[in-house]
Formats: sequence, structure tokens, C-alpha cells
Amino acid sequence: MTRNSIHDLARELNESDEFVRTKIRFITIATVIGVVVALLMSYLELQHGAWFRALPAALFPLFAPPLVFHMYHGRRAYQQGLVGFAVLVAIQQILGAAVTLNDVEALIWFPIFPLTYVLLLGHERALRWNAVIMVFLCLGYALFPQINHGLNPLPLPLFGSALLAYAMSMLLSWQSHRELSYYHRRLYAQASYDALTGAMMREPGLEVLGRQMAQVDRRPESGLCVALLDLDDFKRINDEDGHLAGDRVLVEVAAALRGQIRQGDYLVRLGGEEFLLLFPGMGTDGAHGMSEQLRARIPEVTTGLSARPVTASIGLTRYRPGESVGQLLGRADELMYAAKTTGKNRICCEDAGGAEVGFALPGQTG
Ligand SMILES: Nc1nc2c(ncn2[C@@H]2O[C@H](COP(=O)(O)OP(=O)(O)OP(=O)(O)O)[C@@H](O)[C@H]2O)c(=O)[nH]1
Repeated sequence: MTRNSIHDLARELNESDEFVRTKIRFITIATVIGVVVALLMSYLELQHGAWFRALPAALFPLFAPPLVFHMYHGRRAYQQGLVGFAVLVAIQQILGAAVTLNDVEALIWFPIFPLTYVLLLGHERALRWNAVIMVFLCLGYALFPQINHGLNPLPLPLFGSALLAYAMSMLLSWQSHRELSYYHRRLYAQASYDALTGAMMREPGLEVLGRQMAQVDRRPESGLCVALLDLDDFKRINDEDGHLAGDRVLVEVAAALRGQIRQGDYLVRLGGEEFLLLFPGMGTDGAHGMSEQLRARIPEVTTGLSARPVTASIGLTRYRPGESVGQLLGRADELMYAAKTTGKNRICCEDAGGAEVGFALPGQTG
């Protein structure tokens, strides 16, 4: 891929333009400053003849500019760049700690590292990285006597305050991660489930259907049946009993359907008073028996909500490996339509081979 503008990259990354633009600019500016400072520090250490202390600082000018350059080249590159920076910071920190931990001044850098991980990796991953590095630092401090009993013994309170910075950062990350996952779950539920009936909404429902179909394509013996269920004369219920009564009917019907289907089956509200039921791993006979139970249950659970009994017409069919979602639902729709035109309150079912269409009258199996 050729070099993108930040705007294109942000769009490709599917994150907010503003967020990615700010983050990449921040990392670019920080890298320029970091390279200048690191070169200066390396030069000063070399002036004092301490080449081994110049090494950690020299790593940054060597690796950071190519990382920034790499980050501008697409989604994977951006993510790889962030992780690359985190690895660079970790190596520098561990190397730096190994050569300068008995220098009190070196400790002023410590609180910066946990925050760097939050910035680079986000709260969730920073939590893990900070925990691992904190464990390494503690082990290093406890196991290597030259660090804490060297010529300039490292004051424990200073080391403790560096660890405190890690702990604080981890606590804040944990809190933020919990909050974000809570809102993420809520947003997912709002975007996936219909607020009135609690059934899955059309788009996510069709995605699930696509996945189930792909599974049957891989293992045709597993099978998949779908039932398209449409309430009969629903407009009349609305007109005669009121829109609120119509809503109550939808709620009760959806609850009854959900209560009756197996775990692993799906209930999708395609729109209005039309529901799609997915029966993965079920043969036509099993799905027919289940649909018959559902059809019979609907007038029972809606008794008293409407002046006339509430019924449903169902088109039931089996997925034929290789066909499209449109073909499968089109066939289910035709069968449901056939059930409507032959008297309603019935199931119209295609046999397993798809050759014939049988009509199941109420209380009968087709
Ligand atoms: N109360 C309520 N009504 C809805 C909702 N969504 C759609 N509707 C109504 O559902 C009715 C559907 O009517 P039609 O598509 O004519 O179907 P029908 O009256 O059930 O007729 P058939 O399908 O032929 O049995 C319309 O009057 C819509 O306004 C909803 O969320 N709540």
C-alpha cells in the first residue's frame, strides 16, 4: 500500500478520525523529541566513557523512526507500530534499569513508563504489560544484590514510589477497562436486540444465519432449518384493539417463542410482525414438530390481549448447501405466503429433498 493520509488511515482503521490523527501526531512529535534527547544523552554518557550506559538511550534513535514510518502504512502496520514501540520501551526500561538502577535520578523516569503503555496499547493491554514489567522489576530488585546493596544503595522508598506509579496506572486501567466493557456490552445489546421483543434484530440475525449456513457447507450432515413466522391479520389487531395491544401481543409471542426453542436456536425479528427462527442441526421433521408447538402456543399466550384469537402462518424449509441467504429466505417466504393464501394459522413445509410442498393444517403434521 502506498503512504496514506492520516484521514484515509483513520477511516481504514475504523476508529474516529480525530482519535487516530491525534495519536499518530503525538507519537510522531514524541519520537522526534525522543530521538534528540536520546542522542544527547548517549553523547554525554560517551563523553564520560560509559559506553554501556549510552546503549539503552541509543536504541531509541535506531528503532523509533522506522517504527513511526511503518505505522503510516495501514491497519496492521499501525497496530504493529504500537506494539513495536511498547517492546522498545520495555527493552529500554529493563536495560536502563540494569545499568542505572542504583542511580536515584534514573527513578524519575519510572512513573512515565506505565503511562506510556496506556497510551500505546490502550487500557486492556497496558494492564497486562504493566503487571509483567512490575513483576520483573520486583524480581530484579529482590534477586540481584548489586542493585539494592551496590555502592550507592537504592533507597527503598524511591523504588516503592516507582512501583506505586505502576500500581496506580494498573488500577486506573482496570477501572477504565471495566467501564468500557460495560458500555461495549450495552451498545452491542442495543445494536443487536430489538428493544420491544428482545429478539435479535434483522442485520445481526442475518449475519448469524450466514455463519450457520457456512457451517453446514463445511459439514453438510449437520443440517439447518429455518421457519419464517408471520402473525395473521395483525393490522386488524392494531386497528381494533389499539397499537398498545398490538405491542403486547408482539412481546408475549416473542417471549413464548424464546421460551420454547432450544438453547442454540435463534429468534430474529425481521420487521413488524415477522419473525425468523433458526434451528441449527435440526432435521425437517424435528423443525416441523417444533414449529407446530410454536404455532399452537401463540393463541394460548395471547388470550385476553385481543378480541379475536391471535394466530400465525409459518413457512418452514431446510437449507440446501451452497445456496444464498436470499434464495433460502425467498423460499421460506414463498412457503409462508402459501400458508397465508391457503387459510392462515398453519405451517407450510417443504420436504427434505425440496421436491414437494406440503400443507399442514392446524393440529396436523405435513
Ligand atoms: N403494534 C405494532 N404494530 C406494528 C409494529 N410493527 C409493524 N406493525 C403493524 O403491523 C401491521 C402489519 O400489517 P400487514 O403487513 O398488512 O399484515 P397483516 O395485517 O398481519 O396481514 P397478513 O400478514 O396478510 O395476515 C401494520 O399495520 C403495521 O403498522 C409494532 O412494532 N407494533
